Amino acid sequence: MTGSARQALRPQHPSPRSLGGLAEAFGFDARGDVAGLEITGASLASGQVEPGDLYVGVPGRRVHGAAYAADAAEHGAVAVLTDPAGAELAAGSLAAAGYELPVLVTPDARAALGDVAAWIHRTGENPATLFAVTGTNGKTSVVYLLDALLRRLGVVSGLSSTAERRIGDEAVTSSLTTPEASELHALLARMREAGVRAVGVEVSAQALSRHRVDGLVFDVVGFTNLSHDHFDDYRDFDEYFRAKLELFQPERAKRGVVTVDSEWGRRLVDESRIPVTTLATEDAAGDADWRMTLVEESAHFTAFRLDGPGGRTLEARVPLLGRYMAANAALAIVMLVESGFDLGQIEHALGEHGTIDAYIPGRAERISGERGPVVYIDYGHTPDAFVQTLGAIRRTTEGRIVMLFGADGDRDTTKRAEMGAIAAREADVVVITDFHPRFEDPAAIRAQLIAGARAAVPGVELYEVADPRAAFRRALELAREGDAILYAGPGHEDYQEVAGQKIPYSAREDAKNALREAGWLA
Ligand SMILES: CC(=O)N[C@H]1[C@@H](OP(=O)(O)OP(=O)(O)OC[C@H]2O[C@@H](n3ccc(=O)[nH]c3=O)[C@H](O)[C@@H]2O)O[C@H](CO)[C@@H](O)[C@@H]1O[C@H](C)C(=O)N[C@@H](C)C(=O)N[C@H](CCC(=O)O)C(=O)O
Ligand SMILES: Nc1ncnc2c1ncn2[C@@H]1O[C@H](COP(=O)(O)OP(=O)(O)OP(=O)(O)O)[C@@H](O)[C@H]1O
Repeated sequence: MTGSARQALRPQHPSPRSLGGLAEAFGFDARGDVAGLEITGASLASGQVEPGDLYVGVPGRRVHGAAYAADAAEHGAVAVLTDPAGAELAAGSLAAAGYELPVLVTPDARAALGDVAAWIHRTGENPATLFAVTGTNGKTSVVYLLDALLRRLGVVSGLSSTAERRIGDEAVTSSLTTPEASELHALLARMREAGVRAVGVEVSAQALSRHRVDGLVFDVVGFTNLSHDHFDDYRDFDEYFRAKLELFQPERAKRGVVTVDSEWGRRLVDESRIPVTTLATEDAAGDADWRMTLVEESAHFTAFRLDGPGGRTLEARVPLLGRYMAANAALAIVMLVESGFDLGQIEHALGEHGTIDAYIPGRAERISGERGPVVYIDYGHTPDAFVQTLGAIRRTTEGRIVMLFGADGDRDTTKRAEMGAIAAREADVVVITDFHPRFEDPAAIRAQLIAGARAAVPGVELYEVADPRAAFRRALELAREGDAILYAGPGHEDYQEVAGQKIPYSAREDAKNALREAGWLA
């Protein structure tokens, strides 16, 4: 069941906890009467408060959340947790609306939230094996590959990714890559109810910088890669790297697996303070404990070999495009080995052909049929993702590559020229469209992408079509049988964000419709 209506998965049978007990356990200054009150959850967003919640009011970029205390009370909040400035705002908001909720005060409510949520949901009791994955690209893919492998191994697993939070067949759509700590601990409590014994969590740099994974110590953490992204949140590569490095410390994880293809991976190994196992997936990567070697790359699958310490070896394949997916799968396998699975056990679970049967929504997802150009819908929105996907498509396509993409508004603007340049160099035809303009002028975003493309390849065959629906149809007109279309950006998403509005738009569905209109798909 895909439940886009619900926003979070919470325990169905929470055991209430005493508010006074919370204040005492954490040394919070309690203003108002806490006696006899009980809480069953926590929320950072007043609109998502459920009856019995502790509403946590934190300062944001726009406003201080405590100003919404009355709205939280309206939704059923039992009490408010906030900082001293927030306490004043909360008191004012509650009094104006006639509510008498107790307010708990602590110097930094966001920093307290992880441990508070762990205490409310008792996530430290009988925990599942916890895996976390970080890196610029590949996090979602590794989490899905871990899930597929665990299922094969007969382990009930759950996952938290950019695309969805999932327990077995139950899923809700995600809004953040890594949920806020209140949501993450509730999700883990729900997973425990469902008998989940292993969980893969995608951890963004922002999550580490904003306390979203506090209150957890992961059993095994994995690192994919680091490349240009998020320079709106982080000043430079060094600051971005330092945010990710935090995951590889004893406060957050017991052991790690690091892909050492780049200098960032090597640096992570040097600066991490937990036991680390290394994985190389590129020939030039140098020494590593484990090595992934590509065996075969086709439009339908990628086969690889994994060699580890003591002569251990495994041959496997993923029904997915690109050597980078083999690298993601290799990381997932080594993470499982580090958690205690034997490589032979994994090999046995995968069966004769060694297929890791993973479906990863919107990651180079092939939506075309038997006839016409091959169409991939991809979530790539970084220069390195473009390099990887275009490289894989080039190696598996006989004809031309038409690349269609736009760029995020109100996010890292410094990567746009490079994205344009890579598309111009690596594809044969480029179509520039709108992605999520948010509050930026969409024409100005397109102009930056076009300038980057033309600066790299002055004679590039390039078309500008603002509306993504029309742009896909233009790309389709430009492609023939044997060609490939890469539509990068939207991936699994089902909306386009324009000026604060989320307009329904599924690239996957619209592209399928366009293929039908063109007679390429039944
Ligand atoms: C830009 C940014 O980081 N925004 C985050 C932030 O919002 P904000 O600071 O703008 O919040 P605000 O609007 O000022 O409100 C302050 C507080 O009041 C609360 N509030 C506000 C209004 C109201 O009516 N009721 C209410 O309770 C808000 O929930 C918030 O807690 O606090 C919110 C609640 O905690 C987050 O959901 C929100 O993440 C937004 C959606 C976001 O896009 N974040 C990005 C940067 C992000 O985290 N990305 C990473 C990486 C993705 C990747 O790998 O590519 C991720 O993990 O998703
Ligand atoms: N190992 C990899 N190296 C480089 N690029 C990759 C790798 N894996 C995936 N990609 C590219 O990055 C895109 C996003 O993949 P994925 O969603 O797995 O990454 P992510 O780190 O979870 O990103 P996000 O947090 O933005 O979802 C893919 O669609 C593909 O274009």
